[in-house]
Amino acid sequence: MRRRFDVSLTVLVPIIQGGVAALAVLCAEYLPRLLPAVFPGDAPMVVALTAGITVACVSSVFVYAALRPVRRLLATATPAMALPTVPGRQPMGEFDRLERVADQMAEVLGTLDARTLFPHMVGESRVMRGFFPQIIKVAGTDSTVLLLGDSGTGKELAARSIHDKSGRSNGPFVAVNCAAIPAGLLESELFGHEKGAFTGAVARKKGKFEQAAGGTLFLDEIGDMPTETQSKILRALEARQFERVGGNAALALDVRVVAATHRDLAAMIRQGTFREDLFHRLNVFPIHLPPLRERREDIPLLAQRFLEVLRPGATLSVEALQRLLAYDWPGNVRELKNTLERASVLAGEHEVGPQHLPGLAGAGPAVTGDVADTTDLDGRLAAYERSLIEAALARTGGVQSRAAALLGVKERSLWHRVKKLGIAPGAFKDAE
Ligand SMILES: Nc1ncnc2c1ncn2[C@@H]1O[C@H](COP(=O)(O)OP(=O)(O)OP(=O)(O)O)[C@@H](O)[C@H]1O
Repeated sequence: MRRRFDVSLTVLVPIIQGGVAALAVLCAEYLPRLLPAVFPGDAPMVVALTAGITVACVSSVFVYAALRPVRRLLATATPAMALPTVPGRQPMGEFDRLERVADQMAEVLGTLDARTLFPHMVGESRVMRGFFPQIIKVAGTDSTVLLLGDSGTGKELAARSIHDKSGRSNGPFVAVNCAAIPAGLLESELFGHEKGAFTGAVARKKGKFEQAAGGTLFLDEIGDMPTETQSKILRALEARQFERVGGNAALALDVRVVAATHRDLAAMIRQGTFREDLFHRLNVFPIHLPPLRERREDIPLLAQRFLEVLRPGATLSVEALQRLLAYDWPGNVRELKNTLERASVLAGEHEVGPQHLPGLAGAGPAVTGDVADTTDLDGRLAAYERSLIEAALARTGGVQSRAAALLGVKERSLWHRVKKLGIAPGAFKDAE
């Protein structure tokens, strides 16, 4: 079994310094004997001793000074970052703590980065923290992206974010909802048509592929595209050229395609309603956007953002937030946005309360997150407790003393409950 020893930085560093000095002495002692031709007499001993001891002293002072900010960081970060302690194990050593703090700082910086890079996309849940780096990575390339996820999860917003961060951001972003255009018109919408190509084609018209030249073409609801159009899209993507309907001239295809669907394309391929070759052509870089019920931690942030846009300074009551957290959001972020718009109108100048969320009246208390399937009383009570605490923390931007006051409990009691339930108050920092 591997044993671990926790050594303080202030102990370890002087030991290393001492080692360096001792090595200098040894070298000074033995080098003239080992290499008398190179180091005759005692002169090198004095030189090496002096050099070794000087280096050790100077670097001791330097390391001590350099470590001061590290130790200060550890001292402040340890309670603020709620570093976990495992019962029965000895407390973490400084190296462990430093490693944890560095990890958490990287996480926080990643979140800040996402906030700066994607100001319109809200999300700090674990799932969203995994999602932003994917967008950053793929945005810089010209690869085709396939966005998968239920309706209202933010696929179009993600497509726009990819475009904004791409080398094509100065070009146009053109979105086509393939489900909203009648099958007979879709081809001419996408590829354009020549004058007289069909009855009603009174003039030449540019299609979306041409309109998006130099930019990004967002093909939304790609699963709703008729199979004949699928073949034409595939051909255009493979050949990197296309023709207008009724035309012969080949036009160069200069778009980056981002496609999206809420449908199960694999099942559609099995049923023969979606072309497998097109699927592989689009599925170069798939990104999944999970439903809102799987990232409930984002609800307070999203709610606050939407309210802020609707009525700056508007606030949500703890009970209202708790109801938002308990609801399952089949319509995802879009439904949340619409719900808050209605609530904000109903609330007028007042705080948004549960009475302004009539559609959510049936949302049971806090059967949320990983305890959603719990049927026993303790599990249900824990879930209820969690959602109330999360709602209060979201209200106070993660400040536990104020959340405790809101909940009518002592700060210490809240602190214990937060620990017991594994809630991270830091995640609510910007929710206020
Ligand atoms: N992470 C987010 N942050 C802020 N707003 C969001 C977020 N995700 C979605 N929205 C908002 O929710 C609404 C629906 O998003 P969007 O249209 O991108 O979803 P979608 O998945 O493309 O939906 P559909 O499949 O029905 O087209 C939009 O108003 C969008 O601005």
